[in-house]
Amino acid sequence: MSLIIVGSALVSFLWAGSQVLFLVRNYNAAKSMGLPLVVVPYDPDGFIFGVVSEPLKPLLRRILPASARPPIYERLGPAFVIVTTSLNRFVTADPAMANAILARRRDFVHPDVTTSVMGLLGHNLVTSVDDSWARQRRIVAPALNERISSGVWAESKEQANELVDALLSSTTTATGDPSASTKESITGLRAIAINVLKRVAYGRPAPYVLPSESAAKPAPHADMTYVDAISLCTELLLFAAFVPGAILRLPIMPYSMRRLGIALERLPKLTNDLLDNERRGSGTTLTKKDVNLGSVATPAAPDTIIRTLVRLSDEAKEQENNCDQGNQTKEPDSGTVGSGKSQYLSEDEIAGNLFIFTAAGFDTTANTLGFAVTLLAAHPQWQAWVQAEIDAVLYAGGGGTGKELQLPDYAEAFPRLPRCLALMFEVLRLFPAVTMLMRSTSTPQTIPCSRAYSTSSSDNDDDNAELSTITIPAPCAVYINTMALHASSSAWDDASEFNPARWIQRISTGSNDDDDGSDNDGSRVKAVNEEVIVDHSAVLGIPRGGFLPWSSGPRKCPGQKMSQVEFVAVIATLFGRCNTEPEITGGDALGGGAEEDMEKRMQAARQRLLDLTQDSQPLFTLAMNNPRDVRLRWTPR
Ligand code: HEM
Repeated sequence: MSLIIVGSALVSFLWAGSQVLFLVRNYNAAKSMGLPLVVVPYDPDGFIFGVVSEPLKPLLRRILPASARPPIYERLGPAFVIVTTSLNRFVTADPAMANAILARRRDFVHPDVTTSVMGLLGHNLVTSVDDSWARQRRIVAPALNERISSGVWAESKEQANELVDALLSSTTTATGDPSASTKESITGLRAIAINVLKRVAYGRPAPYVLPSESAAKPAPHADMTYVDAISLCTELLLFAAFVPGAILRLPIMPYSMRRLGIALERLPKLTNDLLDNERRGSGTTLTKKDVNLGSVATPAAPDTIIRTLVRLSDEAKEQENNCDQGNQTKEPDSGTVGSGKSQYLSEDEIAGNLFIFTAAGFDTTANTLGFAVTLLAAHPQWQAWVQAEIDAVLYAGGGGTGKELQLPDYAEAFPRLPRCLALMFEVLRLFPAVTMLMRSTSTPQTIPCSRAYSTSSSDNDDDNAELSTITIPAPCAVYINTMALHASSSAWDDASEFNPARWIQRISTGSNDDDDGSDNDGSRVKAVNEEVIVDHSAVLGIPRGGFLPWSSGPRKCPGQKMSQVEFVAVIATLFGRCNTEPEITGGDALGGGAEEDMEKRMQAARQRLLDLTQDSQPLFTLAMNNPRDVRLRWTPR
């Protein structure tokens, strides 16, 4: 017995000693960077901290005085190092550093954690590096190009119209008021985002159903489609990535976990069936040129992302086989050959990339729509501002009401709705879906800084903007904090203010009329009333690397345009047909008297919505903690 106690004490002592040594080693390495340091004597990515910190979070939030947790960037400046017992974390909200890090994809690679989570169903764009990444990107990015915009627009419009119908018909007021008082607005938007992907990515149209907590659930073992399974994995991604399927399927597990376990078990077969179906169903061959042309529609044009992906990959494989017949160095179906020059995707990579469209495209777009609708309900002046533009587009073709007033097609409508796009930019500025762009280094890297840095806070003076460099010792985890970049008061005027109009510029008639209006970052989107989205670097003076909702550099989001088209179509449909405002609940009464001033209660309800947007945290992407508390009243216009 005493031997066990002595043994355990010795192991604990050795472990604690090793942690101290790691901490000292990391501290010395971090000190050489000359940046402010924060020392945490544990491993924030470790199992023990993960288990202990989660349940303690609400308690710490309550007991710590507000003064003990001021925004760290105010105290330390835009770049600092967190010294830990495992890897040092270099955290930056410096535009020049961010720009340099994102430009160098070979020096700064995605960390292992991203790879394990996103590689759940096979290698893909997000999990790969170097030549493998370049090969996949060449095939995957064209599958998301301008060619799909019309389909995204049409499907988003249809889904949003159905959401409006559902919201307006779910009247709950006893007076028969034709308004819907609902807590399902945010979940309703999530349903749109997944349904658009079902149609555009996988070619599986889905009728709109307003999600409801009380809806009957299928048995855990009931049939599921590929898209059902993939949506479930995306919703519960961390469980899917880290909890073994056999444990998820145990009868004692909660319903959602069991269903997830079944989904994981069935996905390989569901994926094979989907791909077989795709190959059997398509008799025409799409060339790379067709796809790259994007806007050129041909009768053989694919209208889904999966079709493009499979065709481009199969085509590359066929070409290679023709050129390289009999080459025995090829590993069957691996997508790589001995020389490493293959251009096609392996079956595993096709499966992985199909998953990544949902994993990368669903939560990001859904949460951005959720924040936007909540903010418009809290800011009626901005709702009216957006509606003025939508009305100009809707009524351009004549009269009508409700659903009869259809938005024109993508090509006609999208360029005329810059305010809707400005709304998206402003929402993503304040609530970036990806709050931390994570990278890691395995060799020391030198990068430029926007300003001179010093550990002494008195030297942190922006006016003294001499350019210098820092060297990041390796190995190191690198975090670019987009939220802090977007909230920097030295870069943005009234940084904390929600002001979509900051993105709009009036142009004089005749200028830029020859522009094609289809710039991929939306910066040329032009309205009939001669308003355009500003170039944030040139006009707002935001330095390169200062606005990164879709990242930048070679690994920037290939779904950027798709998400913009979807966002604008949904917002224009919802707010073309409806007004929304917060539901006034008992909790919004100020003083509670019967003669309570309605406007004051409405103000309190709006503030409650704003508080809900602030009460958010990055789960998979940034999301409100209590989306069902966003209770909105929708009324037809
Ligand atoms: C509002 C919507 C969206 C936002 C804010 C967003 C944001 C981002 C960001 C910040 C990255 C880079 C992450 C990094 O560098 O670590 C990224 C990558 C990616 N996104 Fe998006 N995204 C959105 C929508 C979409 C959509 C709709 C799709 C596709 C259907 C998509 C597919 C991808 C893919 C495949 C990557 C990986 C690119 C690579 O590593 O080469 N995204 N996205």
